[in-house]
Amino acid sequence: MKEIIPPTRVIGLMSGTSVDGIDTALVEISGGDLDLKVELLAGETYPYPPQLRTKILSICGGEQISMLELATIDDQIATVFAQAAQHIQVGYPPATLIGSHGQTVYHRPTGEENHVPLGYSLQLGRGAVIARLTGITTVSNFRVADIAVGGHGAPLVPRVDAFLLSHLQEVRCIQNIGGIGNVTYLPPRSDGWLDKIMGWDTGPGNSLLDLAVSHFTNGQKTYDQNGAWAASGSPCYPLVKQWLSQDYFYLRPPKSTGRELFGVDYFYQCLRDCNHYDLSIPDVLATVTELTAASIVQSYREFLPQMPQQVLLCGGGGRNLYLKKRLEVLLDSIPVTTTDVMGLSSAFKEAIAFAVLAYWKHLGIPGNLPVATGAQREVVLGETHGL
Ligand SMILES: Nc1ncnc2c1ncn2[C@@H]1O[C@H](COP(=O)(O)OP(=O)(O)OP(=O)(O)O)[C@@H](O)[C@H]1O
Ligand SMILES: CC(=O)N[C@H]1[C@@H]2OC[C@@H](O2)[C@@H](O)[C@@H]1O[C@H](C)C(=O)O
Repeated sequence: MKEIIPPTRVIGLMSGTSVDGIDTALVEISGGDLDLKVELLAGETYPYPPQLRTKILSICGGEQISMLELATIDDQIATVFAQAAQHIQVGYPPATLIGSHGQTVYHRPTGEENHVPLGYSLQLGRGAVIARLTGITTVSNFRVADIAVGGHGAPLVPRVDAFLLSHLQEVRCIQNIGGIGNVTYLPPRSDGWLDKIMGWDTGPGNSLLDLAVSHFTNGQKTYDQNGAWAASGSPCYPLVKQWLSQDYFYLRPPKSTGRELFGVDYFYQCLRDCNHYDLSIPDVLATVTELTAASIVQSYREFLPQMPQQVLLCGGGGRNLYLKKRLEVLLDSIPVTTTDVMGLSSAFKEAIAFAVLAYWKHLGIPGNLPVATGAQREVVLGETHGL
C-alpha cells in the first residue's frame, strides 16, 4: 500500500542574484514528487537593510573582504533570513521545516571550456544559525551535493517546475527572469517525459537593467518599474546583435552563470558600447532589455527540440511589461503569461521551490535534474540542521 504522507508546513527562503530582498513563502506541502501538491499560505519579500544589500552587491562585484568580514556578513544574512521566517508565520501554526537557499555571493560553473573540473557555488546565511534562531529544523546548502557529482549546482528549480507545472498535452517553457534568467523546458507529461526536460541559465535577466537604472539615477532607483523607462526608448539592434555573439550564448546546455559574468564589469562595457552609438538613456535601457529578451529567445531556437506552445514567466522580470511585450514579439506571438495563471505564484515560485527541496530532502527524494545541471546522477539535495 502506498504510504500517505501528511501535509507538512514548510517555509522557503530565497534571495537571488538581484539581491533585492528575502523572498519568503509559507507553504503546505503534501505528496511525494508525481503527486506533489503545494499550497501557498503566505508570501512576502523582506527587503535587505540597505547597507547589507550594498555590501553583498559589492562582494558579488569582486570586492575583497577579510575572513572576519565574511563571518560577520554570513551571520547577518542568517539573522535577516531567520527574522523573515519568524515574520511570515505570524497568525499561523508554526512551520516544522525551513528550506533556505541563502544568498549566492560567488558561482563558478564547472566546464571543459574554462578548464574547471569541479564547480563552486557559495551561498551565505548558515542554516545552523537559522535553525537556532527560529527553533525550526533548517535545510540549507542545496547546491553542493549536485556539484560534488559533477554538476553546476544550478539551475535546481527545473525538477520542481516539472512536477508542479507540466501539462498532459502542452509543451511549456517556464522562464524565470530574476537577476539572471533561467528556463525549464517541459514536454507533455507522458512516458519518458522526465528524461526529455531541459533547463539552463539563459543569461542576464534584470541584472544589467537594474545596474543601468541605478547608474542613471545615482542609486535613487534600483529597477525600471513595469519597464516604463525602457519603453520610452528604442533598442539599438546592431549593438544587441554584437552582444549576442558572446560565447556564453552559444555554449550548449547544461550551463549556468551569474553576476561574475553578467555583473558590474559587463554593464560598464555595455555602457561604453552604447556611447559609441550616442544612445539616449531610454535607448540604453531599451537596448539592455532587448539583450535579455533576445538572448532568451535565441537560446530556445538554438537548443530546444521544438518551440513551446506557451511561455510562463516567473521572477520579478515577469512584471516588466515592456520586456514581456518584446518576448512576445520575438517569439512570433507564442503566448507569454505568468505562472500565476496556473495557480502558482510567479513572485514566490523560487522560495516555494526551496521549501519543496527541503521537504524532498526530508523524504529522501532527489532534487536535481542531471540534464539541467550536468550532474552524473540524481542526488538528494541540502544539509539538515537540527536544534
Ligand atoms: N514591477 C516591476 N517592474 C519591472 N521589474 C520588476 C518589477 N518588480 C520586480 N522587478 C525586477 O525583478 C527583480 C527581482 O526579481 P527576483 O526577485 O525574481 O530576482 P532574484 O530572485 O533575486 O534573482 P534570480 O532569480 O536570478 O536568483 C528586481 O531587481 C527588478 O529588476
Ligand atoms: C548560483 C545561483 O544562485 N544561481 C541562481 C541564479 O538565479 C537564476 C539562475 O542563476 C539559477 O541558476 C539559480 O537560481 C535558481 C533558483 C535555480 O537554481 O533554479
